[in-house]
Amino acid sequence: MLKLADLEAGYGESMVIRNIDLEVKENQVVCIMGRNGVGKTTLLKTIMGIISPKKGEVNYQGNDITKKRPSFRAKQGIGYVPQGREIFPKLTVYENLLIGLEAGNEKEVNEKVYEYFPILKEFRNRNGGDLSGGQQQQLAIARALVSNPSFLLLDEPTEGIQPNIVQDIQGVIKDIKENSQTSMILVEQDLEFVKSVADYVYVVDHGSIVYEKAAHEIDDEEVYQYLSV
Ligand SMILES: Nc1ncnc2c1ncn2[C@@H]1O[C@H](COP(=O)(O)OP(=O)(O)OP(=O)(O)O)[C@@H](O)[C@H]1O
Repeated sequence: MLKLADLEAGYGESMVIRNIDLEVKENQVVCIMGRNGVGKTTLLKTIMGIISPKKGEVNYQGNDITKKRPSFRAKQGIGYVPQGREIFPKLTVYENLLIGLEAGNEKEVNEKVYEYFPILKEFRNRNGGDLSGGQQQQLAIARALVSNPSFLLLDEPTEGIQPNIVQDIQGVIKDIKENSQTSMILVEQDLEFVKSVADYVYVVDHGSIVYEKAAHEIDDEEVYQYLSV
């Protein structure tokens, strides 16, 4: 469904990711792990088209989309939940969700997002900036889900969030995996969480993939050696 071949990207002259070959099959959850600053966010931004690669190909559903704009990718069904949420603080919860609709192909907010995150219905007229960090993260996920994406990119959705909301988010990811056709790339640091949702895992170090395995074959010690500082 998504294939990256020999991808290389960075900022200005400095290349942050190199030699990235990665594949996500239909209905798979693929997790990307790695220490801070190794290039995980840069990789997701390159998949979304926010950063143009210096080399290599991004292929989505059999089409080369390497040179396509982020808006084109969103219309093709790729949803993005950026690190740090990037919700609009002066817009209401509902208006933030409408922006998600704008990016995709749907006309109305899918009721499913309120089932996943009931607090967003209750707070729909509040400004995004007045929500707690965890609620903002739920809003960022909901904003990507309103347009029924066929592919979801999630950049550390549980980072710095209280445990009960982490559980809610974990539940939503599992539900999407079990009950929809949506494929996902999830950047996540917690190996137990990763093993509970992932089909396949890649570990990135210094901008390249240093370890990859089916989730059920993972050797924790091997992964931890790349995560410890
Ligand atoms: N806009 C930018 N301009 C220049 N360098 C950047 C920019 N964004 C990130 N970098 C650098 O690129 C490298 C990789 O950053 P990136 O955010 O992709 O890592 P990461 O693995 O996602 O880390 P984290 O888990 O901390 O988010 C870092 O050295 C970072 O300083």
